Amino acid sequence: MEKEPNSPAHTDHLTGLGPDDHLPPGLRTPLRADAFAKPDEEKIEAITGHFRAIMDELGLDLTDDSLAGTPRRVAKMFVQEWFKGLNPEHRPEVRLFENRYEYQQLLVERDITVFSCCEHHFVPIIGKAHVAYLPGKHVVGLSKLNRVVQYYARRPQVQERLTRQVAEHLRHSLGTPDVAVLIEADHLCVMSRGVNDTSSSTLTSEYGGRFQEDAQLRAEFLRQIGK
Ligand SMILES: Nc1nc2c(ncn2[C@@H]2O[C@H](COP(=O)(O)OP(=O)(O)OP(=O)(O)O)[C@@H](O)[C@H]2O)c(=O)[nH]1
Ligand SMILES: [Zn+2]
Repeated sequence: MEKEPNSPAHTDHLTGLGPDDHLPPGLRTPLRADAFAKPDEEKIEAITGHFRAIMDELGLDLTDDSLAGTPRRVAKMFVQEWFKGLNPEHRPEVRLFENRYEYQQLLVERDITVFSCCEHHFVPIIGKAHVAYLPGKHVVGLSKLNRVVQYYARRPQVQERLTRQVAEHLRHSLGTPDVAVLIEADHLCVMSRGVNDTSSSTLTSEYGGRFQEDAQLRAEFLRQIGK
């Protein structure tokens, strides 16, 4: 029997929480309310069919042994890799440790790899994120900073939203407003089409708490990331 998308059989898959429920509404990635009604495998099946239709429309021979598997490859890539950050199951838990050593200075995690996707053209955005915070009673497990960047990057994005989502998530998880995020990235939509400019890049930043108030602290962060 065919199941309705919202029937109880699917409730295990529904977390009841959207991927961005912890963010202010304006910062959430625009998603339909029923975005998680369908399990990933069903999404992959459906996208495979849609992508096959696109290739077919381009006149490609889908019986060719090199092309035959492409629709499913692309569908898996979208659901399991490029857009995995749309699924709240992949939201990282940010682990904190007591700051027994009373480390009070700037902590910078720099050159975090960013692979994202332009939501206007669906082509890659490739760059680096630099994240900093001032520890209080707690310090964060370093890799969680990379994971938070990856979670928000792995979606259709604009760079401004990505920057603010990461900053807001860290403010929330670390329990401090003293957070800085700077992202530098190349947009393939600017490089490979349209204006075809391969030398420009885009920098976005967000400064909270003491990073906002203290120009010297901001300058120290920028110096440490080589800006
Ligand atoms: N603000 C912002 N714009 C972006 C980002 N990524 C891509 N864009 C821009 O989104 C815009 C979409 O503009 P449109 O005029 O609707 O699209 P288009 O005709 O393909 O534009 P061109 O790229 O100028 O050819 C383009 O100017 C892109 O450069 C981003 O992260 N932030
Ligand atoms: Zn684009």
